[in-house]
Amino acid sequence: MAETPLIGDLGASPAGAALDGARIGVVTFPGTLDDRDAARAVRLAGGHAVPLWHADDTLAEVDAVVVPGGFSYGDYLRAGAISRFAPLMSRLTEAATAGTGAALPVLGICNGFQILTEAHLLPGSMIKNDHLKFRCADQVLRVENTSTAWTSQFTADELITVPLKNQDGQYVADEDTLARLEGEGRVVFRYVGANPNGSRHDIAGISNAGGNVVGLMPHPEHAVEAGYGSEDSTGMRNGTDGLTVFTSVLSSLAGSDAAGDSK
Ligand SMILES: NC(=O)CC[C@H](N)C(=O)O
Repeated sequence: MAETPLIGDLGASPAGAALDGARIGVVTFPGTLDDRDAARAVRLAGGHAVPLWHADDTLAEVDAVVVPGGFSYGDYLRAGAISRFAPLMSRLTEAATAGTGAALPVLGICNGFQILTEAHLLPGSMIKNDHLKFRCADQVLRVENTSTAWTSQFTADELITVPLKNQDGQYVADEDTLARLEGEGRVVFRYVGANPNGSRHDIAGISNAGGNVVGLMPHPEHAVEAGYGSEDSTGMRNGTDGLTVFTSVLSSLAGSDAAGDSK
């Protein structure tokens, strides 16, 4: 499928030709905001961004999918509640729940995370921030699971800083679900410092049981270029912590190709 002007040709990917060729789908719904940044992050990491439209009935043979942030369908009813019924989400759910080894890597960022919980690809729900305000700030996270396709290039318990911007960011789940997530190591990202929204157990991101589906509220796709991102502890604007999410999936895909898996 040809790239649309919205995402467009963003130039050569600088992260290494070895990873070129992996096709990462980036989904756009009416009201999505962050598809362009997600596509740019894919390209900066060394992949090929493939635009996917919510009304499409095909995943266009992508190797992985990013469901980006924004206000799909205006957050009407509940954030993500309408988007989950999009035709593309049916194809995505089939591919994400295919048998072990064949399951499509899927990343939901912010509104994308909300959509994945509404679609029951991830457990729990997102509700209004406990302070009932829209919060936009740099956020420190701990990467607690480095065995997912989207976190394999982080070091264990690595601290990263990426932007957070939402109004419905409070992750809630029943006690059994929380215990299962903790017990199975499926809390992938955890807030460090003050909890920004009241999320249970300071949870910023989780995975499904297979580890191929990950959702997180903060925005790694907004922290992929030096000079633009968050200040580190020395006051430098490093801002590339989020890029590792995207190099991770490309590296995981390259590894599974090497192991002889077919998509
Ligand atoms: N940045 C976003 O994706 C916003 C997500 C969501 N619509 C919220 O405000 O909670």
